[in-house]
Amino acid sequence: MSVAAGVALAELRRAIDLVDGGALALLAVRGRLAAAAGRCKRRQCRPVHDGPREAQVHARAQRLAARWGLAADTAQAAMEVAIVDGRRRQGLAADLDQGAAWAATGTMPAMPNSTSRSSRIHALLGRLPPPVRLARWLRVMPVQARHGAIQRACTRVLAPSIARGDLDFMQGRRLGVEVTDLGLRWVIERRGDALHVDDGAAEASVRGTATDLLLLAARLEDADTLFFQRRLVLTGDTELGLTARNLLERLPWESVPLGLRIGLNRGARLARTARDAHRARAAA
Ligand SMILES: C=C(O[C@@H]1C=C(C(=O)O)C=C[C@H]1O)C(=O)O
Repeated sequence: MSVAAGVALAELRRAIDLVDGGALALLAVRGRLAAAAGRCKRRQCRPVHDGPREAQVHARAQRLAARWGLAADTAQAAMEVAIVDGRRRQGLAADLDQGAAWAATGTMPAMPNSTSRSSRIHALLGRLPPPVRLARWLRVMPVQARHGAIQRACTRVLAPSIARGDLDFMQGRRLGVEVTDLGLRWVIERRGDALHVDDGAAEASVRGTATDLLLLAARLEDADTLFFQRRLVLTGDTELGLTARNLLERLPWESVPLGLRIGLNRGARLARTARDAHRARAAA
């Protein structure tokens, strides 16, 4: 084997190790979330096993597998492993004996009060790796794939604005986004009626943490607050940056695809809760 091929193989294996580590860490978090879901269902006196929900989990996995070029049976098997772990974390045997252990004891497990439940979820999210620890996994994703995903999302969200002429000021202009805690940056340029994403030089850039950029995108915090508190910083051509910011604020939220709105909203809330939990743990 040539030396170069040997080096490339070693680097690929290191990347695979990173992905494996991330997958196992996420499975561990998923198991804890499933356990918390089980406590919620007991509190509501609902059956712990939820067949329709499991079917929904599998159906979503198949849609994602098709989008990402993952074999359907691989996605099926992976989710079955995750769901079996999810059941086990809720006191269900893998063969779904519906929590016979409770019937044997005649007592339901202690019900957490709402404070202890939210504090459990808070503590759980505090165990999530901070975004800066996710950075190296995100950098494993090929740059072209990352830029392609951003380009498709931006084009889909901003297509109505382009059609209305609201983005004419962006013709041939280059606006950068820098996610400081993930070490990610990209530049969006309007070329004709299309948006192009690359990592070249930008005329103006918006810089902030992943959480604050998500909160802005999800409309959970307003731009004035984020910029006033310098949680988001505009660099370079201020006029271009402010024009782009004002456009985003005027963007009719209902024009954003529902799935993306839900994803942004949930992602931003999860990121904010995890950040608060990390801060609480650091202060303790
Ligand atoms: C996690 C839950 O409990 C169980 C485990 C599931 C899973 O691991 O995805 C889905 C449904 C339930 O059978 C839930 O109800 O959401």
